[in-house]
Amino acid sequence: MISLAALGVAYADGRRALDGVDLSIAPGERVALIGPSGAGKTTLLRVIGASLRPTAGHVRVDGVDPWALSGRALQSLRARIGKMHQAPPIPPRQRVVTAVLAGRLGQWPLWRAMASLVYPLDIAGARAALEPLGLTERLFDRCDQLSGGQLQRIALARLLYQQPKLVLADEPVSALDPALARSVAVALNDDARRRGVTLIASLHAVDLALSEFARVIGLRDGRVAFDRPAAQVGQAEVDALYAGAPVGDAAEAAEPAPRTRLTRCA
Ligand SMILES: Nc1ncnc2c1ncn2[C@@H]1O[C@H](COP(=O)(O)OP(=O)(O)OP(=O)(O)O)[C@@H](O)[C@H]1O
Repeated sequence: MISLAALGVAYADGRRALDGVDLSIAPGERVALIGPSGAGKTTLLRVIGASLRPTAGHVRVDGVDPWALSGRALQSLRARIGKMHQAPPIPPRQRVVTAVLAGRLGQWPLWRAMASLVYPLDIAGARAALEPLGLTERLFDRCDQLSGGQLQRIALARLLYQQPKLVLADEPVSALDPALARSVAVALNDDARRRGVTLIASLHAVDLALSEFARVIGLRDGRVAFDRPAAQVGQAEVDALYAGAPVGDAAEAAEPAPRTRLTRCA
């Protein structure tokens, strides 16, 4: 269970990125975060991922306050969280196989992690993770020989290999063409559904948020503008969220959005 109460984040320069956020996300939920640029989506994912300490309110991840844990326990919590970023932090000279196997470095004893960096110990496992993404033939290529979209899929393969209890994906499809974007969103959801784990993803592709995820949270100016099942999110509400207009009961009562009208919002 993830719970946030009166949560706020102000960065060192005083910029308030989150303000008064109350949220509860049950195990196994698949949640999309949408909202305009600067709304606070990345900041929220960093707080839930126990990599950014809130400056106000409370956060609990897997039932515990990460910031009350010992260093070792915090490390162990982080190792159970799988993260996927817009620009995956993969060393350019690393081989694809090593990048995928890095998904389990935090779960392996030190000797095994070090050995795997020198010589990949589970080539079959890496191949299996790449297979559904159509990238097995790139297994021994260097990561700097891949396109941005291929790197994003390597990051997904690493996540699938890690098998984390909580998946946090920050704009996981930003570098992909529409067909690949959908296939990655589907793969993330299928994996989470099959393993019964929680998935939270920020997306500018609103159509994917509505079609692939069960619950959609609209963020704006660091606050929750709406939070409801995807099937109940209306076109007017989405338009209002991005236009800076009030998002309220009127939008809530609107007809469900025709999915074909919703396209990628920058
Ligand atoms: N390290 C930082 N220092 C200062 N301000 C920051 C920092 N990171 C983010 N912010 C600010 O916090 C606010 C929320 O940023 P955040 O990256 O969480 O938004 P976002 O919804 O993920 O945006 P995008 O869709 O553009 O990625 C913005 O006003 C941003 O400028």
